[in-house]
Amino acid sequence: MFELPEAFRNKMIALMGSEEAGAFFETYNQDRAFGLRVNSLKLSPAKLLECAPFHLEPIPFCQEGFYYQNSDAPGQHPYHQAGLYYIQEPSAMFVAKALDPKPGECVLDLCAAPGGKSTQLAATMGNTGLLISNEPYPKRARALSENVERMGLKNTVVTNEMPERLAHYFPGYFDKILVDAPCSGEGMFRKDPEAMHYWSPEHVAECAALQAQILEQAYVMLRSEGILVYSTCTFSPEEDERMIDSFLEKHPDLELLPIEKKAGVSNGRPQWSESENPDLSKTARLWPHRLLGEGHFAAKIVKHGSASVRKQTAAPSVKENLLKDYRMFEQQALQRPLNGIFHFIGNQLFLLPDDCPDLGRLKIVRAGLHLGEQKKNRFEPNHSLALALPADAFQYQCPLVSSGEDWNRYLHGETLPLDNALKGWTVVTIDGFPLGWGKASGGILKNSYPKGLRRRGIK
Ligand SMILES: C[S@@+](CC[C@H](N)C(=O)[O-])C[C@H]1O[C@@H](n2cnc3c(N)ncnc32)[C@H](O)[C@@H]1O
Repeated sequence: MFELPEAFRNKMIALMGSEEAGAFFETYNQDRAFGLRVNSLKLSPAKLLECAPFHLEPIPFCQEGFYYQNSDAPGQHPYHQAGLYYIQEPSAMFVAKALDPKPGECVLDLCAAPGGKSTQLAATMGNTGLLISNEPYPKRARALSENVERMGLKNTVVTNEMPERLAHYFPGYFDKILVDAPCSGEGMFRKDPEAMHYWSPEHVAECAALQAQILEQAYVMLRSEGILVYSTCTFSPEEDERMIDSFLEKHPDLELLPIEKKAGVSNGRPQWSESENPDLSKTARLWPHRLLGEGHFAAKIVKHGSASVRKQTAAPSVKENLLKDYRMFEQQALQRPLNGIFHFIGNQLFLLPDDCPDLGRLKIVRAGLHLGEQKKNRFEPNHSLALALPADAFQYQCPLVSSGEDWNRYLHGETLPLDNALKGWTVVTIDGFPLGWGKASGGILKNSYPKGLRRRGIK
């Protein structure tokens, strides 16, 4: 049994009444549900159901989401390394659905690490338009960038900035913004019991103060008639209904929009706010005693007022003569040339998302698709390129199957035997999905799987 903080227990009884609070506390005696979300950029849910060797049950509020049994460990399967799915807490899948970005839109995910919602947003956008996925903490921004890579995103720029600096660059710029705010994490006590140790009423108040600041910056960056989704994984009204209540009060040009609710998703509770504004019932709450998932809150807001806008210039592409080595690599390794805005950061070459603005002096962790590194007189492809294209985009393939053993050797960094005729950059596939690079020469494939991602120990 979980030892919930006493003050938290009492607060929830006072808010919910003892009967509902009893049902809520009972969930802490039950195991939590585990979820994965299919990466629709690489395969359909039906295709994963057909080929995955584990038992999957649909999550009713997310078409791409499935419950899995923890003992099946899908995180250990090579499909995970190939970016066919993202392991994500089931309730967390609801939030990106509420924002519902469209292909070609310009979207900001302001608090994005480790990237569950960003990778879902990018997939919903069909890898088109522009997603700026931001995280202020450098280590977390790197983890975010790795997930963006694994899921094969091409439309995403990962930034490592405080919201204030982004707001300086992008006033009135975004069609849609997600603020998945840092919060007191009450909804994750079962998933992350550590969160209980730093919980206190004072911590809730600190989180609420930070959230209000972040929301102000999001407001500045939203274009007129743009849509903002604010979400937390906590139950405290101070961070949920009351936060939205005071945000709306401060900005009369904002209007709450209804969020479609089904399969146990509940309305927000206006009676827990200062004003008791009935519109707050349009917000959504996910409760562990009402559905199979942890606690979440989401509010969807449109901004009717005008926004001051800064003129953006499109990012320029580098001159073609600087791409000589890249184009030679491309001829050897890819079926078709890539086009778009090519951009160097140092000697690293990126293909920027369409309509990408000049990124100026922003701290960039990843600028769209990372193609590779310009070395002295040659070009070396990046792991991201292997994961962002379908297998038939490559000239040479080393096809591995998940029922065999070689994929495990590959992920451990070993060389593999190969057809003698192949020479040069070759993509390694698992059941037809790219897994990484190798370099073929003299009947062996030298392993180019990134050292930092290699598996260690028992094969
Ligand atoms: C709830 S988590 C985001 C989870 C993420 N959206 C996902 O789906 O994987 C909140 C994130 O906000 C970041 N954060 C903390 N302070 C912040 C601030 N002042 N501005 C923006 N983000 C902040 C945290 O480091 C954390 O990564």
